Amino acid sequence: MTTILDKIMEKKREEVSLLKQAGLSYTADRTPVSFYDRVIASKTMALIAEVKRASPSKGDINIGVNPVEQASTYAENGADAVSVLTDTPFFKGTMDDLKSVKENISIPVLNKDFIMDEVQIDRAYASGGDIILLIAAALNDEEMHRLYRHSKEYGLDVLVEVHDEAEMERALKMEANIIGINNRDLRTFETSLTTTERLLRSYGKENAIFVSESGIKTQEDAIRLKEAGAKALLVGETLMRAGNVAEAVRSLKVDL
Ligand SMILES: O=C(O)c1ccccc1NCC(=O)[C@H](O)[C@H](O)COP(=O)(O)O
Repeated sequence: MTTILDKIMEKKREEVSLLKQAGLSYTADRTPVSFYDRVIASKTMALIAEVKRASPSKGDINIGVNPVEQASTYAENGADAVSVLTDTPFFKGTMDDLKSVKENISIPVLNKDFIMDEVQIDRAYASGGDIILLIAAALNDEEMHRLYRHSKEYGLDVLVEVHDEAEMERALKMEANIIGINNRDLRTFETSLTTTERLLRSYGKENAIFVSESGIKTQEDAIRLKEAGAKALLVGETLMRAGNVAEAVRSLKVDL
């Protein structure tokens, strides 16, 4: 069965091929801002607040959003990082969203995309990304290691995303220091916070920062995930639909 993740990666392959054909060279000389260091020093659960216009599971979410205003509100109200979805065909985001957000905030910026090739990491670094996402379900071990090493050469943080025990084992084996547990099954869209609870019951003592991702709506959810052992949350839709974004961000910042 072809899943949505397969479709996204297939489309991404075309994008990467065009990117390579264009032969652009991405140059920059910058020191990424560390999300890892910020979480280690934090007395509150860290929040990665996402700029997400649309998604395959929900369609249009907040198509008219001004990414800079949204990200600035996140930063001013205590977010620890901003995630910017830069995939266009499925999420309606752009690399320009990432660049303009980076120019206007000082907290780390996650380039949320479906990375399969070094050229995307070069582009992310040159565009101001501080954190890269590698999705275990979309990459084999050789690809994960290679892309992880390439990101580290730039000093980027890497969020390695897992959804089940086998993927968690792979992330731990490669000594990923930031591991995202996606509560959403990217094959079926089923979303349940019990995914974080189950995986952290088995792996919560391992040496990594665990980020619980997707389906987080309320302060009660945040407290529940903190009690499960997560040190950070990644929240998109709830913040993108909030009537009062500032208040929604503050409500998700809970003490550790
Ligand atoms: O959100 C989706 O529908 C989706 C589908 C397929 C691949 C990835 C997808 N989302 C990316 C994300 O990881 C989420 O944007 C992120 O975790 C925030 O989730 P939420 O708070 O539920 O918007």
